[in-house]
Amino acid sequence: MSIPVFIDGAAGTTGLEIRERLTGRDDLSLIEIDATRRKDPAARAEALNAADFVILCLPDDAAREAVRLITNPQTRVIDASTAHRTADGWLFGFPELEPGQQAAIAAAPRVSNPGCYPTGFLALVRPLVRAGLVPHDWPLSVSATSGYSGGGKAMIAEFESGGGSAFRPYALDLAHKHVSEMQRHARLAHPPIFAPAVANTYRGMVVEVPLPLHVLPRRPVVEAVREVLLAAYEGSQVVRVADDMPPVVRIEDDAGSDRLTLRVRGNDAAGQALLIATLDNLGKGAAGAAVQNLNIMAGLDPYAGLRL
Ligand SMILES: NC(=O)C1=CN([C@@H]2O[C@H](COP(=O)(O)OP(=O)(O)OC[C@H]3O[C@@H](n4cnc5c(N)ncnc54)[C@H](OP(=O)(O)O)[C@@H]3O)[C@@H](O)[C@H]2O)C=CC1
Ligand SMILES: CC(=O)N[C@@H](CCC(=O)OP(=O)(O)O)C(=O)O
Repeated sequence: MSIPVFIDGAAGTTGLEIRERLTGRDDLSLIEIDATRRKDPAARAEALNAADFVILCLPDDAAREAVRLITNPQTRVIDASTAHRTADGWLFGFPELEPGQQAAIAAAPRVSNPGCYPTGFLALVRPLVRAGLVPHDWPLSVSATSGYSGGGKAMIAEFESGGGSAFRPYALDLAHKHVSEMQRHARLAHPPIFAPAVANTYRGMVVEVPLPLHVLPRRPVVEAVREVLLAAYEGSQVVRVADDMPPVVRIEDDAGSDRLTLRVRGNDAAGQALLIATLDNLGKGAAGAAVQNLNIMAGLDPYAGLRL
């Protein structure tokens, strides 16, 4: 018997990506609503309550409304929006982030998908904080560049009509909506300084965290930092710690995939390291993560339908 799944916001950028990953699977069946009624609360409520699993691919307010529309206690939710990432009663849907996180996701009724930028930042930083290599009150900073599909249909239209830019830093008030999620789930005492930018390419992401090793209390060498990450993600088919030494990384490196690649580069003589994550904002940054969480919650192969 196939498991009924409803994607609320299925016509949006993330929703369409999830549909693509679920197409052809006979263990799941998608509940559809008529396109003309896709924003009608009554039609959505009917679908939301008929599903075993709901994936919300909506703006934050619409995601909160969808949760209010659910009255069926059997309906379990994966929210791709920012609405519930630090909310009580919601589990953070990053199975590789902590020991035991995948088992907790498997049992959770409400799972919040991580944001695209926090996915890169947390994967790089959380194991180092957990291992005590980076003190929890360290003043971290992170810069990151996203493809323009990160801004959904509105930003895609802006860039594809020529209104974008080759490279556009933003959130210059240092109050981007992802900062609290990064601080909370890395378990940091202070918010990281977060400098995001959008580039004139459809999809893909590079996240960079500079780390001055020579002033860290334990003064680790570059390889010691890499070994902590290697141990943290051992056995994962999604999160990989690369052992290559490319002279450059490219925003395209993991675009079109659901992989998350981590690199630790640096210079021991200078006592400096650079932590680098590449991913697809629509892959492990959104749709890939949602499908992985769905698989885990439904007790299926965690990697089914993923682009690895
Ligand atoms: N794009 C990305 O890389 C990532 C996005 N996210 C998050 O995922 C969510 C979806 O983003 P994204 O797919 O990019 O956004 P889009 O704008 O591309 O899609 C959102 C969809 O939701 C629909 N919608 C809006 N309001 C309602 C409503 N009340 N009821 C039903 N449908 C509604 C929109 O309709 P219409 O077609 O009419 O506009 C649209 O189809 C957001 O919260 C976003 O922040 C998370 C990680 C990465
Ligand atoms: C390029 C761009 O604009 N990106 C979006 C983040 C996309 C994303 O992951 O946002 P969610 O938190 O909603 O998941 C932004 O900075 O707001």
